[in-house]
Amino acid sequence: VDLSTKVAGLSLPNLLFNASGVCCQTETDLKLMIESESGSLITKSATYEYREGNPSPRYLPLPSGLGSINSMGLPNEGYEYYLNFAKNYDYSSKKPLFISLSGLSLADNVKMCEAFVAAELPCVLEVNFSCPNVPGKPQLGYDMEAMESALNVLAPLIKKPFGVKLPPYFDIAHFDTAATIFNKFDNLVYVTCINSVGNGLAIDFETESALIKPKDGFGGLGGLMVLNTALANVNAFYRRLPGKQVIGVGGVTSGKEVFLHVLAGASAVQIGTTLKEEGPTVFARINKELTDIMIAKGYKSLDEFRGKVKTL
Ligand SMILES: O=C(O)c1[nH]c(=O)[nH]c(=O)c1Cl
Repeated sequence: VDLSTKVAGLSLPNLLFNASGVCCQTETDLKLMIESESGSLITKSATYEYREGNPSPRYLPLPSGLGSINSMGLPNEGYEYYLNFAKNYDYSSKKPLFISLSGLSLADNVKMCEAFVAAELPCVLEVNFSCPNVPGKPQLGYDMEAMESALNVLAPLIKKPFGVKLPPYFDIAHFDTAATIFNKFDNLVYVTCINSVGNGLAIDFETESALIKPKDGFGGLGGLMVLNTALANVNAFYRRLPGKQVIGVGGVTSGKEVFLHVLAGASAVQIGTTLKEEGPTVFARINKELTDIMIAKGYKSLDEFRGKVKTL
């Protein structure tokens, strides 16, 4: 059974990697990803300057076991740290490297993209339009005009194939509008769907308190509970972006959800909450589970069923 795939023209030995933000903020984290059975890795979204992020507790798995809530606040080492990592990365390692950029302004995104473009590295840039946890900063992914304006500046600047990380959309008109924008940019070759479902609220029954400290307890939701929203966003953009690819993320706890993401159209699949809770051994487990599912169903490669979700 062949779990390999291609994204943005790069070959991934298998389709699994981390969701940006999980197991990817420091070199120690990233080394764990390199040593794991993932097919690639992506760095924590970088801002121009180092950020401490929001006060803790800022991430928790939910008592229900159905997911997680986070309001990290974009903690990261600053973009130069990840630029340096990318300069020292062993690109012969078969595991492609993705770099996530989440500038607090278009000017910051421009400066970071210019630095990466000038370095002429084989890593793939992904612009995060969907961080829901920086107080006072509305996420770009829900401002269609601002997103198009940003792409009008960033796409020509990046020149090479790149991707964007998107928030979940919940209205067909939003899928249509967003896809129309993305189809204007030839080098925007993939979208990653979905980022966390923004601004949920987890309340503890006993203590009658919000679970996390930042933003009165409001934070992005992840894990199994967001699976069906994730599958919808993957399939909506798979149908609307001919010639482009979709990376699926949201709700993956086993090979079964990976299989569903590929049926919905995903070229690669990321793991967030389950990686955070289980650790990098999750990649070996889930690759094996997916292999067993494909054998049981008689599939030899991902291409045989990618995007082939049936309708009634
Ligand atoms: O609070 C965060 O750091 C964060 N948390 C998320 O759930 N998604 C993001 O894109 C980011 Cl940048």
